Amino acid sequence: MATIREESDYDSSRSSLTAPGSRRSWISDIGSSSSVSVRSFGGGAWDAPAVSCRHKPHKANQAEWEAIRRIRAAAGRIGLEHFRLVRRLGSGDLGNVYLCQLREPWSTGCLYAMKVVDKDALAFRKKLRRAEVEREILRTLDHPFLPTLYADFEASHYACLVMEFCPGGDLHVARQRQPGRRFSISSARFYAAETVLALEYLHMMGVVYRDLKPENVLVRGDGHIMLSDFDLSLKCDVVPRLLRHNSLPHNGNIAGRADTAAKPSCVPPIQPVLSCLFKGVNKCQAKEEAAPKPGNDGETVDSVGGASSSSEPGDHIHTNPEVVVEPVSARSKSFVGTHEYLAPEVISGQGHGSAVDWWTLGVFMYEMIYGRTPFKGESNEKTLANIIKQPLAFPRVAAASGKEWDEHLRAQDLMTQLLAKNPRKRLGGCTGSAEVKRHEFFKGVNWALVRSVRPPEVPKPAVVPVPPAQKKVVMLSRKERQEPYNPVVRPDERFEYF
Ligand SMILES: Nc1ncnc2c1ncn2[C@@H]1O[C@H](COP(=O)(O)OP(=O)(O)OP(=O)(O)O)[C@@H](O)[C@H]1O
Repeated sequence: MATIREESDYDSSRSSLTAPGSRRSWISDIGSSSSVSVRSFGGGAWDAPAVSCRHKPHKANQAEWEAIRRIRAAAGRIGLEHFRLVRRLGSGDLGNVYLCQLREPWSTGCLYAMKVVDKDALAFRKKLRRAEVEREILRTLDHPFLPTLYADFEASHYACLVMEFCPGGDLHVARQRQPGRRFSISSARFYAAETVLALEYLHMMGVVYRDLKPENVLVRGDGHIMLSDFDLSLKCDVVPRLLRHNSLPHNGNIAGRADTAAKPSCVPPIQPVLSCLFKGVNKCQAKEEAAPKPGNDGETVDSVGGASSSSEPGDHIHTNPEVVVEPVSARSKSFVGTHEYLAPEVISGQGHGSAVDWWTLGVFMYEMIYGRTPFKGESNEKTLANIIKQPLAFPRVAAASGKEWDEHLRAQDLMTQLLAKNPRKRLGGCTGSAEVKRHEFFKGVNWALVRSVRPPEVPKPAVVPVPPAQKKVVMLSRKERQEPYNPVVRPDERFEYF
């Protein structure tokens, strides 16, 4: 399948190649400039020290982590020579991903996924910055549903990222195995809930993921998910804000959310987040239009420990302020994503922020439950036109029981709110994950304990035979590592071990 690859917030050239029906991610800048506040990563050099990836509190007890730590302690560093590549797991636009093991016999049970990117080739294609951004994002992550970066290093002109291996494949493939190629509502709820938590964390870290789709949701050994592929993600500043709650619903459209907003099951009941959803919604929009600055949305939103609320006296009843850490004000004009998953504001080029991830969550849920995406057309152009104009519709479903029918209605209500074409009216678009988590579809989900819930499927443990091909592994000599990249090489001289 051909790929579309164009410019991002980080790339420095433009090119275009379209592929009708492609499900591949792509990136292009259709605006003259991006107004997003892209954080500097210290120059972006590949040899910048990996400080944060050495400290992973929630994975600290893992055998994989301990094995890496032991080798680092003994050798002073970790590099390609410490690994044995077992087989290729997949390929992407940036490079290949290999299943690998450490060479030390005591560590054979530890499996890793190593993403290998050819820096010279990427530099030639002007995509090196994307790979750097992915590495920088991976270095900062520490969450059960996001990749653990165990190590990153260079070997000759290759840059290697050593991550957690997911033996369960991706959710696109997993869906093909389901009856009717659709997940049951309960399975869809499980995967959606874990995805919500991963997106919530990413947003809190100032990362807009921008590429949610079943192909990028991998299934870990324990059956829980791991979002992968961050090369299209946007890194931006996020300013924590204190959201004061307005208690009174006012309009029919938004008030529908009050009916479906469930109280969280794992914390004491709190008021729903209302300031942007009810009476304040129009003011919130007006303020955003006037001054879309991070942390300066005005009205009922304050910076934590910062300026006071500017709401008018008597306008709102403020109770139970809530901290919102969501980069809602980030604005990028890059044309980035996968056709069927693109949000309307990405297509129109008006600038997009974290609300795109809540849109893609809606498309993702739709595909899991109905086996297809909601706006797919005969061509990519038609798909884009449908996303902008076509009203959302749901296929008929044959529910086995009244309870299942109710579940479908709740799922449809959530998808309808996530797939609001106006990002300001979209669930999550204003205050982020809190309002998504509160939806009735997730009623009963104990958010704090999702990682302890039994997953719908648990993959069989990966069996790793010692491949005879290992004897033929070509390791680069020190001299070869120093040599400049020569793209005209014989196949057996490339990193390709297979
Ligand atoms: N941790 C992992 N465990 C198992 N398989 C993985 C892992 N990471 C990646 N893969 C496999 O490798 C493939 C390519 O990985 P990835 O999508 O990260 O590369 P990419 O070059 O960024 O791709 P893209 O073109 O989608 O941007 C994936 O489709 C997946 O099948």
